[in-house]
Amino acid sequence: MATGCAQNWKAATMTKPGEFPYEAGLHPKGYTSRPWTIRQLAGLGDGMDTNKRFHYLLDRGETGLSLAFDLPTQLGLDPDDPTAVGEVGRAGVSVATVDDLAAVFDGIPLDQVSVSFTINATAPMILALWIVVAEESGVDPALLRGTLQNEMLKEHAARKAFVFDLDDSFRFSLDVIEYCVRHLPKVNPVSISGGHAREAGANRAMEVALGIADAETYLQGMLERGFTVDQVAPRLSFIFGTHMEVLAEAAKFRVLRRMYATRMVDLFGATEEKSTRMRIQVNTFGSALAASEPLNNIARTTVQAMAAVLGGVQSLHVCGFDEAAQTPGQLSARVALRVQQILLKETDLAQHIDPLGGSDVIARIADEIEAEASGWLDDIAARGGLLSCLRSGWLESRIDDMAYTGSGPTVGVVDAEESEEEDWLTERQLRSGVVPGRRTPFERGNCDDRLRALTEDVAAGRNVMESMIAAARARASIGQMQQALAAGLGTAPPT
Ligand SMILES: C[C@H](C(=O)O)C(=O)SCCNC(=O)CCNC(=O)[C@H](O)C(C)(C)COP(=O)(O)OP(=O)(O)OC[C@H]1O[C@@H](n2cnc3c(N)ncnc32)[C@H](O)[C@@H]1OP(=O)(O)O
Repeated sequence: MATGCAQNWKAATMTKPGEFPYEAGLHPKGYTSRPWTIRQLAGLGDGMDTNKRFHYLLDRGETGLSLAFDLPTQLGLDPDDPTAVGEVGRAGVSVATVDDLAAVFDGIPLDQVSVSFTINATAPMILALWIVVAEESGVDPALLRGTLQNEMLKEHAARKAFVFDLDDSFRFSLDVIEYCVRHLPKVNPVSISGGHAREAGANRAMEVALGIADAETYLQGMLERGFTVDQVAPRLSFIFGTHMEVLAEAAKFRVLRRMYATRMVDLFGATEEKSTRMRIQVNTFGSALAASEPLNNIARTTVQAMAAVLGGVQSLHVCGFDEAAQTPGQLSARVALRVQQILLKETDLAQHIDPLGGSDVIARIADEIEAEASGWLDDIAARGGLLSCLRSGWLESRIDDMAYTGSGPTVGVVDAEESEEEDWLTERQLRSGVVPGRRTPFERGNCDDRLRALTEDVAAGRNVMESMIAAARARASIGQMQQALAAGLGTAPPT
């Protein structure tokens, strides 16, 4: 154990919840003053299907929304694109125009309910559509609340749903961040992820290091655009995973907060308290689930969610028990929501402030994670920073190496029995069709001039958001906007 880390820990144990460096939590009264946000990821079929699921979850006590998009939408392909066949409305909602997104939010007050969008390569387009949906429903866009994932560094490192090369992807992410900082004070413009690298094989310490390295890279990008750290950092948000080792995972969230807070001050000179507070979304992720004997996954996700709650995070998604095999059905979505409510209302986890504070075991694990994560951060810095490590392929190689040493669920896997629930799921899947597709047709507007303006902005190196919003108002589709970006970059013919 590094002596320096142990000293850090001793200093940190002196602090209380709500005090820098926030190891013990962001808020003085923890969940006793406000519970974490119950934010179940949902998205299927078309806007109407997803709207039905959203209302189903909200009616049963969900406190925030989280929207998953199908792969074509994530990649800027319209639903009638020949390469989108078979993927439309699968594993997420199909959204091509303002009208599709308006259907998703029918009957939902966008200035009151916060919405998370798991969208990355097409984050500029989805932001544009969201703004226009707000305008047309009488909501001042400045009152929109929510989070755009918009995290292209981790797409290139791990998740891999990217369209443009690293530098252009990064540029458009920064465009979104810049627009939000200027115009949308309640929107978190990026959800910085260590969790997806963990899903791709990284270990816990690498997950920590990459979350922090990504954040510092976005921040540096914004500094280079002329912003100050205190203009940008307060709305940076984060997403990490949670796995079965309850104590180590809970310790991880403590380490993340203290490392981030300390580095924001030491490396970036942050002066605003909000600039140093790492606000965390946690997902239970698919790699910690098993496809066989799927009901066992309810036990797994409950344990994983406990780790997040013990770690004092802000917002949580619990996977459906069928999620290793299919887009969650309504039943499994409800059970996942109930897992969160049981933890919140039937256990005492939310009744105590900083329940792990003072534990020697947690302190030791935290120090170990910090020492390893700091080593990775030093290594990344020595190699010229994260962008260099991505360009050279070094980072992917490290994640790949780790992927071969990781472990997943074993109980009911190595000794799996043929289970009734699997038969039931398969039958149900076949009967109801796992792939709902989309039922609503979509129409593109007459928007050639708007698309040309967008292309010109790209070519001139200007922020694309203003012309993107104008194109969205004119009913440009996501596919058209994507083509306009590509034309501006010179990777596609002019539109
Ligand atoms: C697997 C899949 C894939 O790869 O496809 C994915 O990625 S799924 C990816 C799914 N991703 C997500 O769902 C991302 C979700 N992220 C978020 O919701 C955000 O970025 C978040 C992490 C910052 C959480 O935001 P939130 O609105 O839910 O919660 P906040 O913590 O901001 O709290 C809301 C307001 O309540 C206040 N507040 C919060 N807690 C307390 C407390 N204990 N006491 C007093 N006040 C409190 C906050 O300061 C804030 O006020 P004020 O507003 O005034 O500051």
